[in-house]
Amino acid sequence: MTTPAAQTAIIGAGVMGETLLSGLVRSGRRVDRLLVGEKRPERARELEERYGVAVVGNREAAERADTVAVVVKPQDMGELLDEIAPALRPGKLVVSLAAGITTSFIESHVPEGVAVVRVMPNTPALVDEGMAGVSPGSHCSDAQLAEAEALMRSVGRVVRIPERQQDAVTAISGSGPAYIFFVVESMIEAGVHLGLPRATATDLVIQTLVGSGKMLQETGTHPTVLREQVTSPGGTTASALRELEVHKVRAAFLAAMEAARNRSRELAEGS
Ligand SMILES: NC(=O)C1=CN([C@@H]2O[C@H](COP(=O)(O)OP(=O)(O)OC[C@H]3O[C@@H](n4cnc5c(N)ncnc54)[C@H](OP(=O)(O)O)[C@@H]3O)[C@@H](O)[C@H]2O)C=CC1
Ligand SMILES: O=C(O)[C@@H]1CCC=N1
Repeated sequence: MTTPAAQTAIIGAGVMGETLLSGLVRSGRRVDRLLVGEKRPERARELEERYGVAVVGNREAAERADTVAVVVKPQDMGELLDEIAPALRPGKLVVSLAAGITTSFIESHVPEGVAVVRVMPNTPALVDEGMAGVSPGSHCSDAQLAEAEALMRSVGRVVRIPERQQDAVTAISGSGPAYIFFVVESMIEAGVHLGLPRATATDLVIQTLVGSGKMLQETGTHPTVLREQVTSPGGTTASALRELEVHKVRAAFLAAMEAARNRSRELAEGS
């Protein structure tokens, strides 16, 4: 009996590549329909053992798959595309998860007729709560765009966005989990300063985050209203919020996300 041809390849199985791979396996994709391209042999062995997936050379992965997800660092993308281009025949689909890299850059490195979709995912995909912004390249069919969306939907939500918004999406939801974890770290440290045991502070902060997230999602109430509901007149929250304003936390978030957006643009230039 012959093994059915693999349909989806993931090239670059670092943090984000493995996150996608694990989600596809969890969502029930057959492992004999998945291939991984990863250059470090010890990493390849680890992935083979963990998922039972075949790890092959990049060129072979691109040759055998209909959909090729490229999940290397933006700086490695040009070299990778040049390596796999000879295996990419018209009709195949390349899905890039790299920050900054434009569909026109990818199209200029692959044969004509290869479809390209640019995606900005995020790491909550690891628990099927990802958020991915998806933009088609210049000659991507509806079916190919739907295939890229299905790939990302296996690990969370998907929104279709014009490609000009990709750098902003990268700054908000791509990098976003890091800002949230930074806030969580800061609140835990504050709890410890206030005399709480670290484990208690950690429990309090995480459940507060989860509860607040659920309120936002389930009530659909605007965050300003939810914040006002917590802020009793002359109370503790008002005192805390005044300090956040004095320390320009709102302005810091704006500056931080502008910096992330600008860095995404720079990555497109190859720096
Ligand atoms: N981490 C995140 O939260 C997010 C990441 N992304 C994007 O995902 C991409 C990967 O990021 P991330 O997973 O964090 O980075 P990692 O460094 O963890 O992963 C990149 C992986 O690609 C491998 N690699 C590099 N060159 C090749 C090659 N030629 N062939 C096969 N494998 C190769 C690397 O191996 P080695 O280490 O040996 O070089 C590494 O395992 C980036 O483009 C990033 O912008 C997008 C959204 C969120
Ligand atoms: O930090 C980065 O460049 C990647 C892209 C978005 C999240 N991580």
